[in-house]
Amino acid sequence: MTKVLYDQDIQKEVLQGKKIAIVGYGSQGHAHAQNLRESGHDVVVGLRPGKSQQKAEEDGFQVVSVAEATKQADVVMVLLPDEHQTAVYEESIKPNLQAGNALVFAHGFNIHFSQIVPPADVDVFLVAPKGPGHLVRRTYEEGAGVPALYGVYQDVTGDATELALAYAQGIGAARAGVLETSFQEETETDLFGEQAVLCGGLTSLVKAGFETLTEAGYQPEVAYFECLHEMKLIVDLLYEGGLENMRYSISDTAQWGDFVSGPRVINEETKGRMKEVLDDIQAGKFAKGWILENQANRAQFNATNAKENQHQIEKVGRELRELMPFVKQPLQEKQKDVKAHVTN
Ligand SMILES: NC(=O)C1=CN([C@@H]2O[C@H](COP(=O)(O)OP(=O)(O)OC[C@H]3O[C@@H](n4cnc5c(N)ncnc54)[C@H](OP(=O)(O)O)[C@@H]3O)[C@@H](O)[C@H]2O)C=CC1
Ligand SMILES: CC[C@](O)(C(C)=O)C(=O)O
Ligand SMILES: [Mg+2]
Ligand SMILES: [Mg+2]
Repeated sequence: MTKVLYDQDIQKEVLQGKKIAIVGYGSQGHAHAQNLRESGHDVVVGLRPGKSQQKAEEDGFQVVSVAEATKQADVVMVLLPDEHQTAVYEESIKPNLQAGNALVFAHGFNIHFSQIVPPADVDVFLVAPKGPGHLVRRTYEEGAGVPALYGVYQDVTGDATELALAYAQGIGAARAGVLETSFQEETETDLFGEQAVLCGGLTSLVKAGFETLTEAGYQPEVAYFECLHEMKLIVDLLYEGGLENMRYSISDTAQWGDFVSGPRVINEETKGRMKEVLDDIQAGKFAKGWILENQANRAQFNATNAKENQHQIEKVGRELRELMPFVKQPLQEKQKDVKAHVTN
């Protein structure tokens, strides 16, 4: 079995006395910056002027330009959207990196697909949390953590592996488990997971279920509770104890339906489609398409996003969640509250 490392296996001293620049203060950025600070590390945040800058300052960070943060830091973690990293790297990070610095990523996309070619005299590694940034923060505050992968692309100081592990520990990942990977493996598995299972697969499954019920004349509210709201409750059981734990809690009728009908929906044909998705990722076809989509000002991305937000499941869900105060406020609503607070 692959060796999974935990807090007691990791020396944090290698990061002591080093300054860490967190470039970007979005989903991952705010979580890394706050967790590392609370783990006793020295953090500076690198940003352009704007809404994230205000938020990071509100959270008590010293915020400087990306160029200045890179100059000040020993370890530079790039937490910008993948599609903006190359331009910011070329303009502000590369000219300010010093020999022996560490250039770090939370996803291998730009190194693996050669969009960023780092200088030969810096360490390059990744620490990739296997979870959304807001949960990296929330679980850390709860005394837990989100697991992470680490991988070294270039080790000029001889310390790259120890630095990666100490960084992973600083964000709370070693409470859950840290394991070694390569940039290739992290990039390809992460893209596959989000496209075929966690995001693309899940939203398509939920919508197909909702549409099947509503098109058959059932109430949209019933379909929403059945196909989306209850998903979280079922997934919590999977998270806590795997398939067996979920099946322990559901009725025998549901478990029999799981066995006989699940494979009618997700079957060898679906796996064949998953294999096609993986092939496109491995061949660089997905990456090329995403880079071109950004060069074309995201016409398809924006149109699809607007259409998705108008789906009936979203409208019904918004109304139903208003009536369930115990359901957590959506993250983008919280962000609006922060912005209102900053402007007032
Ligand atoms: N989201 C996630 O949970 C996960 C992400 N990752 C990886 O982490 C990295 C960061 O992703 P994520 O956290 O989603 O990114 P976000 O989209 O949340 O990052 C947005 C941040 O980047 C800043 N930013 C955007 N463009 C620029 C620019 N040109 N110059 C300076 N700052 C800029 C924004 O500032 P402003 O407010 O000024 O626009 C904001 O602070 C990616 O490599 C991603 O693949 C890995 C695991 C999970
Ligand atoms: C599942 C999506 C993800 O890979 C993540 C949160 O891990 C991402 O890129 O946001
Ligand atoms: Mg991921
Ligand atoms: Mg990802």
